[in-house]
Amino acid sequence: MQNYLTADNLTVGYRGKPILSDISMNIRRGSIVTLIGPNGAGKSTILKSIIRELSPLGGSVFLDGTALEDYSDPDFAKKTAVVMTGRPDPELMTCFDVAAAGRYPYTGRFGILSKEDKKKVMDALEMVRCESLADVLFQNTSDGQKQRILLARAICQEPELLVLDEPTSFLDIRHKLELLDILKKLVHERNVAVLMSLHELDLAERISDYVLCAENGTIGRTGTPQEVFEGDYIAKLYGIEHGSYLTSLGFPELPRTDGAPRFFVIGGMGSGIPVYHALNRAGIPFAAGVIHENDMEYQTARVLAAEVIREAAFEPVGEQAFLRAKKVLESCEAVFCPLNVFGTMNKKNRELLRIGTELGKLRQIHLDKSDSGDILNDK
Ligand SMILES: Nc1ncnc2c1ncn2[C@@H]1O[C@H](COP(=O)(O)OP(=O)(O)OP(=O)(O)O)[C@@H](O)[C@H]1O
Repeated sequence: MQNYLTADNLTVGYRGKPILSDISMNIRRGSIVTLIGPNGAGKSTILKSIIRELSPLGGSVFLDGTALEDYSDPDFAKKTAVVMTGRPDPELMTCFDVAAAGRYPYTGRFGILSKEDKKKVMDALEMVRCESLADVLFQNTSDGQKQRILLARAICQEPELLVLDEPTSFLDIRHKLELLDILKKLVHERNVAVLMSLHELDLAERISDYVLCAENGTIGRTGTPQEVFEGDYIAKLYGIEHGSYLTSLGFPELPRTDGAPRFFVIGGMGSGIPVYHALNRAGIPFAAGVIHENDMEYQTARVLAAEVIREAAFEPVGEQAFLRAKKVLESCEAVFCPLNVFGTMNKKNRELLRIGTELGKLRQIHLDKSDSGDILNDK
């Protein structure tokens, strides 16, 4: 398949001053390419240069085989639609009118909509689930609704390339997923090429065919989500020093509470995750074990617990791990055991539970911390 958009050795910036240089990218039709990177890294500047809002300071960009600068405005508008972060504030325009503006490359000088144009506008409004807002003034809609109307305007343009700057930022979780689903449909059903910036890394990882990272004045790592999100690159890209980003799980964690462990958590199979979060919220250092390295909660325990006693994947909990866990458990004030399934692999954890009980340290935990601030339930 041929590249639809090609940027080669591109330099972008403002008033002759480069922000990013040496940018190369290829986007095929029917694919989604996502730009990620920290605030101020230059994602919007790249997008503005691709949509001709900014003139590149160097290099070249070709769209469907023609240099960007060789397009007339109407021809460019038939190829490319944009949803940028700035909100237009058209007075007295209904949502229908705003979406219908997407038909302007096709409607001639007077902008008169044919019956077919009107149907396309209503179809686009329906696609973004805003048909009921057709007659509502655009200025009287919420930020999330405005975002969806602007997407409808872009859809009306019937673009081959759709450029979006942080399209999910004003949307609630349901509408974030719906928007990404619409992009997927445009890609699969209309063979659109999508180039966008996203702050939600978990979503970027799920929706993108290819990811580009804006980093230190250029494009850093590029590749499939699997390639880009591997290892601790993302934490470095964003300079995460307070907290962690669990790449494999696609979510961030707050910084751990430092100090010698006061509580011991016998978890496993994900049962410990809410307990780790509750203890960390309450500022209580804790130890966790014995957790298998392939357990779904191992990564969370690793970044939140003061100590994790671990066992290799698929191996029964061994003597060494057990003895270490026992020692740490005995030094703790209290023991929690959210786990209630014990099998061959973790039968030593049942032994830890027995020891904790005999020592009189076993406690229930209030996950919804009570008003008194007491996370323990001694009753
Ligand atoms: N109009 C402008 N004139 C001069 N510099 C600008 C202009 N707009 C942005 N910049 C600068 O360009 C750099 C990149 O900004 P840009 O908006 O492209 O970053 P971004 O990666 O999109 O950031 P964010 O994630 O915060 O939206 C920043 O240092 C910013 O201050």
